Formats: sequence, C-alpha cells, structure tokens
Amino acid sequence: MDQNALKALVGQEAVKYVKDGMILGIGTGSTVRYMIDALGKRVKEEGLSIVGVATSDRSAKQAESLGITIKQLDEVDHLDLTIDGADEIDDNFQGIKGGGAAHLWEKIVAINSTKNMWIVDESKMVHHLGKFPLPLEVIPFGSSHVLEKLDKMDLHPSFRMNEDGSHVLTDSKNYIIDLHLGRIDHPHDLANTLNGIVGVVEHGLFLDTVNTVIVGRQDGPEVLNARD
Ligand SMILES: O=C(CO)[C@H](O)[C@H](O)COP(=O)(O)O
Repeated sequence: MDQNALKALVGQEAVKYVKDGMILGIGTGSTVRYMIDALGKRVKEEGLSIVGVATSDRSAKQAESLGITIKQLDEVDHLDLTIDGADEIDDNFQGIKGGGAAHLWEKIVAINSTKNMWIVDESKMVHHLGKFPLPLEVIPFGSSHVLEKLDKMDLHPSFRMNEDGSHVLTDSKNYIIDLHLGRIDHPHDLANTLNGIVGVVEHGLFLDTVNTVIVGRQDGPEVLNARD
C-alpha cells in the first residue's frame, strides 16, 4: 500500500469510533480528508446523526458538502471526540502538528474535546520529535522581529511562503514560522519557552493530548492507547 492508501485505511478505521449523537471535532489535512469522506458515507448510508466542529474552513466545506452538520465551537457546550492527523508522533505519544497551517484551531478544538484520536500513516511515527519543522502561528504585526528573536535563540526559523512569494496565511489570517530543529529533546521546555514569546499565538507541539492513535501499517490499522 502506498502512503495515500494507508491514510485512507486509517480514515476509514477512525469513523468506526463515531457514535450516534456525538459532537465530533474534525481535524485538517490529507489524512483527515479520507476520514471526512468515510464519515459522510456513514451519515448518508446509515443515517448517522452527528454534529461536527471543524478545525479549518476547508474541512468545514468538505464536511458540509457531504451532508455533515457543522457548528462553530462556540455553538456547542462540549466535544465528545476529535479525530485529527499529525505530522510526527514520538515514543511518548507527544506530537507535532501544523503542517497544514491549522494547528491553532486544532489545538483549541483538541483541548475542548473529551477524547482525542490521531490518525497517521506509519511514516509519522518517530522516536524523537523535530525532524519535521515545528510550526508557529504568529501575528503578522512585528513578525520579522519575532523571527529575528527566534534566530538569535538558535531555533532556525523561516517564514512559510507560498510559491508566489506571499506569506502562507492561516484561517485567522496569521503567518506561519517553521522552526528547523532536527531534534527536540525536551518538548515541554521548548513549549514553555515558545509560550513566552509575544507575537507567537500558538506552536505546533501537542503535548499530553492524544488518547488514541491509529497507525496505518502495511498489514492493517494498528490502534494504540496513548493515555486515558
Ligand atoms: O496538523 C495538521 C494541519 O495543520 C495536520 O493534521 C497534519 O499536518 C497532518 O496532515 P496530513 O494528514 O496531510 O499529513
């Protein structure tokens, strides 16, 4: 199976955990796209009744086009489960997210969700975080100074740009700075440092967040219990 087939596999597996009446957080990314397709199928064919809260405009659009009811986060009082992708997951089930520039909304939805499930193909499972550049969502105002500060801290930052030379914009109209770290030995310490930088709205370290990980492997989906 190629990487897309593995993504489809975990997307289809994940929707088996969705129950009638749930309020579901819907993540963002190419893996989640398969999950939304499978969810739409259950809604259409089985009459599954759920409400979704999307972590990006593109996921909301896709879900609505498939007949899934979407509400804003502030319109619901809780979320039962959020299903999202990830860019890296380490041996302790800590993660990096934000490859799709959606980690701010993803984190807000995740922390308001009773349970969090991540769906990934096996290439995302790593021993140490950091090979994947760590995304930061930053306010455009003064962002060059934030970049300079991160550079002086030896965090190897670069703005994420579009091919036409414009800044990649998040759904909140902020910029993304990626930190090219190679290896993150102390993710909690780094998270605390980044939380203290004015202008950084949110970083892509998702620590102590996920409960269940479904990994797409050649011999089928592997379900891992990360934490209760
Ligand atoms: O965090 C994310 C978006 O901000 C995605 O969940 C992450 O980038 C994984 O995406 P994909 O399934 O396309 O590999």
